[in-house]
Amino acid sequence: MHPAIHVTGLNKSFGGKQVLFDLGLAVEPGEMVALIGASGSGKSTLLRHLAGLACGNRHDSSSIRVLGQSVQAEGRLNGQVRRLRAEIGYIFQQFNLVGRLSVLSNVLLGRLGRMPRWRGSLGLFSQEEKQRAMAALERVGLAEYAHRRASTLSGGQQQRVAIARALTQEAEVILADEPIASLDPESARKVMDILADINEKDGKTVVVTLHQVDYAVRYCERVVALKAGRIHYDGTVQALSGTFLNDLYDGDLDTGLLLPVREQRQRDIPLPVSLIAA
Ligand SMILES: Nc1ncnc2c1ncn2[C@@H]1O[C@H](COP(=O)(O)OP(=O)(O)OP(=O)(O)O)[C@@H](O)[C@H]1O
Repeated sequence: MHPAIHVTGLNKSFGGKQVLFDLGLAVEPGEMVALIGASGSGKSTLLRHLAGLACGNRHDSSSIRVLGQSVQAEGRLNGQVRRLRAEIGYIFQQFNLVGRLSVLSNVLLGRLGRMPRWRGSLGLFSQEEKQRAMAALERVGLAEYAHRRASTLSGGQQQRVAIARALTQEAEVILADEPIASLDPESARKVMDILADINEKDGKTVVVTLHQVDYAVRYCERVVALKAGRIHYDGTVQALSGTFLNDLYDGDLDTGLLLPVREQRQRDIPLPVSLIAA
């Protein structure tokens, strides 16, 4: 079986400043991986490359494949990337909903990559597509908001709508870029619970960038840590230590942000003792 995501030799420069260095990464189908690292370490840039939203440096021998298909090679996007993007759900920190449209319409937008453009542009969704969208809203606990304007929902609710959109899209791979960075702890927990549920029950591959190390620890068995554009660590969450994290964040990690141990964890991942806040 192909890895769900396979990156080799990825370099990226912006205006002469290199921000990703010879990155290699393989994520197996059904994994849930946290991408962590200090601000500016390259997490979002890497994620955007995986989705074919950005391209590596020209003429490098880089390759990014998702579900066995080429997203980009040698700094050039695959011409068929639109089709492949239908398999990739992308969750943005700022939700990326169309605020003036209803919640249901936003969720239905997830179908656009799987229907002829003319039908999508006319908003001609089938009954089955509407049912699928409602089922996704039910799953994220927002069915009763289906006919509300998206802009009237809270940030946490909007992020759950964005996840319902990815569910309706039937994406096999979900890339979530700081999905909880602007949410309060309760909303953040709900969003992470839903992502973990989709990973566990539906077997979807999830890669999630997180500022909050404690959420990475609690929800993901595998952590990939970037430091200054290089992979600094790739392994189990259990092997992370406070010393390592202090080094990763150059001493900027606020250990007070680690969740209290009494707070219920949703997944059965043993916490590294060194990361349990008193
Ligand atoms: N479009 C761009 N043009 C120029 N530089 C960019 C661009 N996008 C990212 N960078 C630079 O690339 C580096 C990595 O940025 P990136 O946003 O990927 O980091 P990050 O780890 O996601 O940070 P954060 O956690 O703050 O979101 C930074 O130095 C950033 O300034």
